[in-house]
Order: sequence, then structure tokens, then C-alpha cells
Amino acid sequence: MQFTKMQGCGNDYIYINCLKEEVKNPSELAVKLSDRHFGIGGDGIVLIEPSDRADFFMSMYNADGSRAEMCGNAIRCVGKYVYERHMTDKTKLSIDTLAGIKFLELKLAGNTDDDRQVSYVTVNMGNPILEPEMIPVLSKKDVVIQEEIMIDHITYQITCVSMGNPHAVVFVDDVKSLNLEEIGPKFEHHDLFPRRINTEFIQVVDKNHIIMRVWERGSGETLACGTGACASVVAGLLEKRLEEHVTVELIGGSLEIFYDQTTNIVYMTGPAVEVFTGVIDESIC
Ligand SMILES: N[C@H](CCC[C@H](N)C(=O)O)C(=O)O
Repeated sequence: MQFTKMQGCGNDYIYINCLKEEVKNPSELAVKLSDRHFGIGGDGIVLIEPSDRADFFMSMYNADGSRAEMCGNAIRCVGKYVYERHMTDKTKLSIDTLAGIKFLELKLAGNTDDDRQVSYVTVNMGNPILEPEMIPVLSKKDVVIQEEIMIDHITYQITCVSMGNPHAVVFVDDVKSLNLEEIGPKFEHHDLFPRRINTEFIQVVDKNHIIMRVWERGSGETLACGTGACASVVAGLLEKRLEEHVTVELIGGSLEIFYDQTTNIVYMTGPAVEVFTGVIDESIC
């Protein structure tokens, strides 16, 4: 089975073209291939599939085999993948996901028409979701903003936002000092979150610049999280800490997020990089 390794800000996945390949058990395959010693290594797998209502469909599975509704860093790479392989000639295209159809605009690197290299992608990430039952998070409030949560005898304040997948955003003074290996799983598996949670830890540099670390549901600490960056900007505006245009500085790179409050749409712009291609031995699949 052919695969392509790609990364967006260091958030790396194994991509499989399911218009050509058949994946029988994606959840099991995600665990095997994501292993950085016995497999290819990655934060999960991404399947590119046909769609009858968009140009393509993107399925995404975390490293623990759990399926996620949406993945911001991966959808940029899917746009790059299908355009550079002539699976589409559109630079404005639609990708359907479990979080609905997302609209992409591909930025080409080259100066000539026949150079199909995509460097950056802008994604319309749709509307943020704040209703607790839609995130989901157990709360009697209408919106979960700066709610207290106790982890290891320390009180944190969370603001919860869904971008199709669930996020808890925590503003802190210094992200470097956090022991995510210790506290990350305790947020992820906390009883407040019926479907677990992605947790973003944010240090505000100024109203248009934050530093973010993330403990992802199903993958642990990753070098970047696109949906998490979007959720963090929305949370920052709800908490009156940020403005609409924010540079999100992550371990693996930076994303430009614009939350257009007049239309209630979040836009994400960032890189998409192809690292290598390969063949998976049938014995693994
Ligand atoms: N771990 C996430 C999926 C990947 C999201 C992230 N890598 C992104 O770029 O948005 C979840 O279970 O909801």
C-alpha cells in the first residue's frame, strides 16, 4: 500500500489515497503506522476518499486509533496532496469531513502556471461551537468561559470551544513550565468531557500573538494543532484577551488565525509540507 508522509507545522500524519487503496481497519492501521519505532511514525493517519457533495472527503484517525471529526493541519495537506497529484485542477476546493464541508484556497509557490507546488493553504474552518452539549462538556452554563477545573490540586480556568472537535483552552503565564506529560492526560480523560478533550495551553504575548502548546485527544503532545489554534483565538476573544487576527506560535511553526466576528467564521492559514512517500508492507496492513 502506497502512503505519503506530510506535516503541517510539525503535526505529522500518514496519508493514504483511498481512491486507489483500500483500508479495511483504519483504526487498527492508525495505531500500527503511527508508532515511531515499529511503524512509519506519526500523529495518526489521514484517508483521502471520494465525496458526492464535495471535491473529496477527509477521514482522520489519531495515533490511538480514535477517529476525530476534523483536523486543521491535515486538511491543508490534503489540499496540497490532491492538487499536486492532478486529482483536481482547482485552487479553491471543498473537502467534506465529519465536521461538515470545509473550503480551502491553495497558495502556489511557483511563478509559472505549470508549477503546481502548493506552499500555504487558507481554510474556512466554519463557525465555532460554544453550546456545552455540542462540544461536549458537562456544564449547566450556556457557554463555558473561565470555568474552574482542578488537576493535581491546582485550579485552572478552561474556556471550551468546538471546531467540530472538542477543545478546552487554558491561559497560563508560562507554557514552557508546564509538565504536559503529567497534566495532559488528566485533562483529556477528565469526567467533564464525555468524548475526551483536546487541551490548549496559551501564553499571551500581545493581542495579536500567542504561544501555544497542546495535549491532543488521542495523540498526546503534538507540535501543532490547527483546530486548537482556532479554538484558542475564539476563547481569547471571549475572554477579551485577543483581537480578531492572531499569529499562533507553536513548537512546529506558526499559524495565522482570523476570527471574523461579523460572519462568525474562523479562517486558518498555514503551511503544508510533503516529507516522503513509501510503500507499506502488506503484512502490516
Ligand atoms: N486530536 C484531534 C484531531 C487532530 C486535530 C489537530 N491535529 C489539528 O490540526 O486540528 C481530536 O481528536 O479531536
